[in-house]
Amino acid sequence: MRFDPVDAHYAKAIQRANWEQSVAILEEASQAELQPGIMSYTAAIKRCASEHSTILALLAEMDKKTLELDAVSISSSIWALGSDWVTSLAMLERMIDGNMQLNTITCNAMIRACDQAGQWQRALDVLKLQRAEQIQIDAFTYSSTASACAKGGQWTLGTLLLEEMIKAAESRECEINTICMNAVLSCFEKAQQWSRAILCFEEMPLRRLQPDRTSYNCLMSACNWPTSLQLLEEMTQIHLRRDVVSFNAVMQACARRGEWPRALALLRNMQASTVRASLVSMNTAMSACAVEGKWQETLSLLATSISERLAVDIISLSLTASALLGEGPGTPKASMSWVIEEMVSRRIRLTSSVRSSLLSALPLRRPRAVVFDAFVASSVDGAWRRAVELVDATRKGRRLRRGPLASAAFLRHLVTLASTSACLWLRRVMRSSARGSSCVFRANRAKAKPDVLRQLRAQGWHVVAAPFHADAFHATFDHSTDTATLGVTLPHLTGEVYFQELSSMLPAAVLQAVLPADSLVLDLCAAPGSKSTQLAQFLARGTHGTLVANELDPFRAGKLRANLLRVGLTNFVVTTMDGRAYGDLLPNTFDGVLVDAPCSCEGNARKDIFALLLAGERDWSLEEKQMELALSGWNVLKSGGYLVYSTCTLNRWENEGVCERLVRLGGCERVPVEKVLGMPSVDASGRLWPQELDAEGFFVACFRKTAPVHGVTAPRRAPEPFRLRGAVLLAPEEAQRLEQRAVEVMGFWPGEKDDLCHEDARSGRIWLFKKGLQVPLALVPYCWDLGLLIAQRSNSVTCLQQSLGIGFRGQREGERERERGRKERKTDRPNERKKEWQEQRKTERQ
Ligand SMILES: C[S@@+](CC[C@H](N)C(=O)[O-])C[C@H]1O[C@@H](n2cnc3c(N)ncnc32)[C@H](O)[C@@H]1O
Repeated sequence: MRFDPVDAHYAKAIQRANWEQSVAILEEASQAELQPGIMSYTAAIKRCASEHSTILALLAEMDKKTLELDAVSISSSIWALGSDWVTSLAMLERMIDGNMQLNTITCNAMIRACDQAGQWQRALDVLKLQRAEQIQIDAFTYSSTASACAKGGQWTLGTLLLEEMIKAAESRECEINTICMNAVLSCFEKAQQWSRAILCFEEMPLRRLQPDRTSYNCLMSACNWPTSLQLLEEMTQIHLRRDVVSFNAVMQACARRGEWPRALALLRNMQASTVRASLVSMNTAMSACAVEGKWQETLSLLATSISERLAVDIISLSLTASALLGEGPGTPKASMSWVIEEMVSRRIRLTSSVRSSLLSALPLRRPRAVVFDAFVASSVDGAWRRAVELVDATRKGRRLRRGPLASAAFLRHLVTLASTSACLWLRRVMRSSARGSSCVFRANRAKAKPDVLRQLRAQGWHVVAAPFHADAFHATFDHSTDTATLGVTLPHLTGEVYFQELSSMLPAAVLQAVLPADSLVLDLCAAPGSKSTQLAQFLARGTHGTLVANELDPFRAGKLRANLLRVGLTNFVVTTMDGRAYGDLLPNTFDGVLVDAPCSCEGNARKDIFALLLAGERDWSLEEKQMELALSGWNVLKSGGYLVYSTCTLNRWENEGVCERLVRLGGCERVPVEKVLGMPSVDASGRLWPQELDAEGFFVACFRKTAPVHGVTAPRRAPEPFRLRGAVLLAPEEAQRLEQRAVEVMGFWPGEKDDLCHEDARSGRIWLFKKGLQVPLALVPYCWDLGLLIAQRSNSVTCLQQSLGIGFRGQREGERERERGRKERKTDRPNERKKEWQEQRKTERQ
């Protein structure tokens, strides 16, 4: 690189400035004729170490100015980016792609980023890369990798690292120190592997390393209470100052064994040794007492914590509450009310388990969970009057609906998103959010007959066509219909209609507009399955269209599968795994991916009047999860494929924030959703405001992948047909018998000509595998099930899976309708039913 004296001059000035000044210097310099170069930007990035968004802006500016990044600037950026491992990894890849020499500093920075972000696998990957490229591994490399493994609970890897460290020290390849031994110790400590922790501790003097306070603290926390107590004594003997962590470690060991008197004695001992007890110390002592039902002691510890001005949290308060509840009918009500008041005044949001146990102790007559939430949540913005109003109204059985309770922080954030006059616009958003949610359903073309709308009207439904989706209808009901029980109405149970919020139909509609029906599509976060059913229905129009619907939570995955079957679909598989793992498992595989990410649900104000109450606060961990899911979705996408990212939240961070980071990956082209759908109600950023379609707020963005992810190859597709391990193909005669019985009993056979039935020899279950499905092989171990469970054989009696009958009920009539339509077309007669359907839709629109 050529030395530029002007650039060096700016860089020197920046090195002496704080981060804000350094950005100002750069801005000023950019106005001047002599532009700042790579040195100035690198210096500024170093100064902005904790200012993540500023660093990203500086990197973007460097790209815009086509400044060529060198190894120094990349290393500095990775160090400064802290826990943002995604951007750091992209930078490291850039270094590799640009054939720059990797060095220990860059690799260490990358491992540190992975450690801070809890990405232990990635940290190990970098270590492997270092070994492969023969880059010097030092004590920092080992300590950061071990620390990442400790956070991930990977103590076995800790053992391997320890062995490698010792070997490296013996061969003088690397000089290890107490810090890296402590990092390995913490791997064992976190997993409570006391024997290994002791071995590691004893290894230190052999390596001429002096165990320090951290070593003792880790070991005490891994061991049982008598050993921990001994070690605490030993620390005084060797004149090692004991701190609050040392005492907490021993107290926790006592609490684990129910040794509450010892825990309390340690707390007193701690105060005598002029070590100030922390909230963790108090909570540990409280937990020791609460578990043993010592409510007076727990209560007094809580009172002490409050008088000592410790910021008591949900742990302290719920421990006290549970100790009080353990008292049974004689629970001191006054103390309980005091604990609840403390919770409310400290703006503590309860987890559902704590809430349900506390509810029973509330002095309200049969309070409902939502009332208690309202009570606690309303206090957050000091809206006490509103909270009391809500509680009173619900107790008197009155319905109270006067708009959502929005936090000031959320309203402030909303104003920043306004494109027109903020005040009027804000009123429109809030007014529209105050309306109750409307009832919308999709008519299932595969099942619903053309006169379905007439039938629904006869049942008291008032049905009108909804915008943008051909099969979507708004429904209102006469007074006798209880809308809360729509989920058990016949049209819903038979899958003729599917209730779904109108805005939630957007993501699948976008994919439908850009993909052919024969595609392989992944719905990464799929349960309960409204978008999955919509997508699978679209894919069923093709011959090979397949949906892989994934859900992390197995319970929700069960619901997802049930919903897909209820609608009568067979072109799907359900997997249960962390969506973030897909990216590594199946790179460059899918034609389309939907990432309907878990979010803060700010768009749900119509359903949940408390949705906006705690909104407006940034949730970094949620954003990180969304980014990781989006990234995983991006990796599994084929070049030329489309990814749709959606949330039902409104803030900038979880929407634009994630999309901007995705675009920065390169090879990514944003597709304008509003143009694809021809819907001006979706704004250019992809947001649908509640007032636009009279629906819940929503965000949807679409991206096209223009280049594959580097360094990975597409895995093989599954050969047909599938085989379960240990499963045998059913003899054709037997399969035919099963088919006949299914037609007799359920009135329908979900299979087609070349589909195959397999029997799992161990469980006796018989599965039907659709022949045309394009399920990638690597997915097989993660599938909830691969085919349709048709029957179960036990003691040579074969029982049909009757619930399938519900899923396919009506399908037979639908098939017949379609068959009749086909014949009519063949004989060149006008297809009256289709015409009837079209005319009916025309009337609805009018
Ligand atoms: C917004 S909901 C999806 C709604 C669904 N797409 C629909 O339309 O019915 C988000 C879902 O993601 C699931 N989830 C959360 N973390 C996940 C992860 N790491 N991998 C896969 N799914 C996850 C949640 O359990 C939840 O069911």
